[in-house]
Amino acid sequence: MSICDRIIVPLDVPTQADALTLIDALPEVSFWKVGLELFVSSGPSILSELKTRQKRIFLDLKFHDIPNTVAGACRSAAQYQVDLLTIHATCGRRGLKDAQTALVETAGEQAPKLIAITLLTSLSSRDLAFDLKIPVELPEYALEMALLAKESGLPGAVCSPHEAAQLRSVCGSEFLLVCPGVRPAWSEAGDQRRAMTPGEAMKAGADYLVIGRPITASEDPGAAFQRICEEIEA
Ligand SMILES: O=c1ccn([C@@H]2O[C@H](COP(=O)(O)O)[C@@H](O)[C@H]2O)c(=O)[nH]1
Repeated sequence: MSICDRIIVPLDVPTQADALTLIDALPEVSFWKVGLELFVSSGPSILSELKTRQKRIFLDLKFHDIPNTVAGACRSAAQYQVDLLTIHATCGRRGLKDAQTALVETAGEQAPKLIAITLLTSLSSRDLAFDLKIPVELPEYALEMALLAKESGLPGAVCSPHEAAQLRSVCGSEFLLVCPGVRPAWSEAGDQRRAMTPGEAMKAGADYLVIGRPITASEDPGAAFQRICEEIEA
């Protein structure tokens, strides 16, 4: 797999037409993320479009509900044959276990990899302590959420690049780490609070990087994508 194949680009656009324009403008992107904005507006038909183009799909719906409900959502999502699917680790042990079991019972070996959000990359240590009232240091909290996911049978987690090295060393080489919150030095951080450059994130142990606006909001998305691939390779 080339470096470029380890970059997942989010389709954070309001309509399916916008998404198709982006997909067709970036033929070199092999892995796309469909998140809440597009899925809520357009439903699952974008997934068929991506399949037709033989793209890998990260369905980032970030399930967060009681065990019975997340298990049902996973059974429904299993039909789409996507590669990655997200759930919040804060669903708790029973929710995570029931979701993972529901996926595997429905889709067997074809089941998407269910990965747990440890702590959104838009949150800072201050947000964790003062707004969420969680009295634990942020790196420790992210690690505990990843371990909860692993103990619950999930194959991986979503974390910021800041926590990737620690999660990699504790959770092991087989545990999938997907990192959003990635910003080339020449791009704006926007709402991301725990960002690192693509090269730093890969070095820290990420398997995949999710990089959106630095590519999709660029005047030349293809050139931005190439520049990022070259920077990681260098
Ligand atoms: O903790 C998380 C979990 C998911 N995301 C998603 O990744 C992309 C990042 O896009 P950028 O434009 O590169 O900021 C976006 O779709 C988020 O929903 C995240 O950022 N952090």
